[in-house]
Amino acid sequence: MSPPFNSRLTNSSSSSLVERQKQKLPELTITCLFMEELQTSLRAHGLTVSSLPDKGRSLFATKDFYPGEIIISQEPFVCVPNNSLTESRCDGCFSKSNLKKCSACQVVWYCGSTCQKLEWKLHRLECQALAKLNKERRKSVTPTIRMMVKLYLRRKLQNENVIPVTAIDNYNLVEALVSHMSDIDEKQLVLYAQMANLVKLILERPDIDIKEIAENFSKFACNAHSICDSELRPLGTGLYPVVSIINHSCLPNAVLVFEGRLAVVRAVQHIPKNSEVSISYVETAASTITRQNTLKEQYLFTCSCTRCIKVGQYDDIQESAILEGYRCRDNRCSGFLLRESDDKGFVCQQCGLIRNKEEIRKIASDIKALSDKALKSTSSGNLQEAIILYKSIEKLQKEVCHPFSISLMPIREKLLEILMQLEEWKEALAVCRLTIPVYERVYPGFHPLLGLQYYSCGKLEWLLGETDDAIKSFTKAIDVLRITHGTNTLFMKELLMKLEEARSEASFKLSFRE
Ligand SMILES: C[S@@+](CC[C@H](N)C(=O)[O-])C[C@H]1O[C@@H](n2cnc3c(N)ncnc32)[C@H](O)[C@@H]1O
Repeated sequence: MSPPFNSRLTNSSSSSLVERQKQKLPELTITCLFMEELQTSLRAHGLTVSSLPDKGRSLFATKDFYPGEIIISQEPFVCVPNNSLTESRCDGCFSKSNLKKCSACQVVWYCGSTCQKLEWKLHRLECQALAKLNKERRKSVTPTIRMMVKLYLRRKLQNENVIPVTAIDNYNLVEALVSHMSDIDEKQLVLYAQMANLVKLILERPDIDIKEIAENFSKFACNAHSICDSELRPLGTGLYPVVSIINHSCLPNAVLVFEGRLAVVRAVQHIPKNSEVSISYVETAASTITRQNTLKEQYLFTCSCTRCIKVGQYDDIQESAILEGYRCRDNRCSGFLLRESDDKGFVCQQCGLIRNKEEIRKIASDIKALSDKALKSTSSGNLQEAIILYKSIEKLQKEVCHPFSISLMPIREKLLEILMQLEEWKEALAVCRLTIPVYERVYPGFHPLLGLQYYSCGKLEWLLGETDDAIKSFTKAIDVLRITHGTNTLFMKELLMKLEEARSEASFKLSFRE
């Protein structure tokens, strides 16, 4: 397995970069030198950056990568936890336990002195700046504003050689990120300008240009990654300027996961030498139109990957109708429905039965009304009532959605979450099992969400004493997650241990029966 970027590599390049910066070379020369240093460091890991006419910079493999192999890993240039009024996390490790607020700035939380010390060089400056704000202003310091403040403070610390500059950790890489400024609408530009003003005020740096800060906000929007835990729950946001060179594909050959704050990109397919490395920026289990709209809205480009170029072709229409469309009126038929030419209803492409538009509209409106009630019950803590409502919603959804529709999943996930909270394990397992065939179909190959769903299923089966089924589910989870998550993390070690324990339990049961 190829090693991630290591300190030996980064340290060796840092001295030459700093020396060159000190020589006060023209900016363009420095940028080229930084690019050269980056290419050298990437080459050592079987990678190179090339430019493609339709995508801009792209990461290419200069050797073969195999499923599960680490392609690249990187610490963030800056990152912040997604703290809100209702939830806080440690600035160092994003943990939620044993938190103490920084007594000086009253904004940032730490779980202990280790994380506080680790972050101190940067937080010392941030703390001084935040402490000067009045209470009202402090409330407007959102995680995104903080990330921008930290970006400028980290640049300052690197310029002053307080923090080392390396080939993969320097502000030049941030400067090279795409911003799509010319594609942003006026409303968004005004918002970025307002946010930039606040950053300037916090930093007390009249010399920094508002336009530059606004452009950096746009860079965050196109390049920053949501930092998730091993179970893909979002914890924070980070900017990883080398990982950000990787372009999107709706059929990606790599996956990005996080080990703490470290971004790790692993191959999920064989990536032959000279091919482009790609990850998915969006949920791949969606129709082409949905994926393309999301990519256009969030990342400002039109995807032309091998899945997207099929838009409008029969296969793509069929797939979209299954993923987001309706089911046949005949429950025994698995056909998909397309809109009738006179727009009065939907015709099953397998048996020809027609579903009336009004009937579907009525069910959709019932679902909406029930969803509103369920949301209220959940937020008021009436989980028993919420369960009844979500079950009714799921029943109605099954009447309209195709059995393999991804639209069925959010309600089932919600039901699963509440049933687990209520420790209704048997029912939770039944719901979890319902999701598996849909996930298996929409996430072929190695996809973390499929692995995680097998894992949930296995845990419930084991808890309910269904040991043989638990072994099967844990094994399936490991088959997928060892590729997407590797095997070295605590999360994976726990999963591997659970399989071992389940196997011992099964052989004990067998010997007992014998
Ligand atoms: C995170 S950056 C990826 C690196 C980028 N190509 C660069 O030059 O820095 C995201 C941007 O890359 C471009 N991009 C990524 N994937 C693409 C794709 N499949 N097709 C076209 N453009 C893409 C878009 O401009 C997008 O906003």
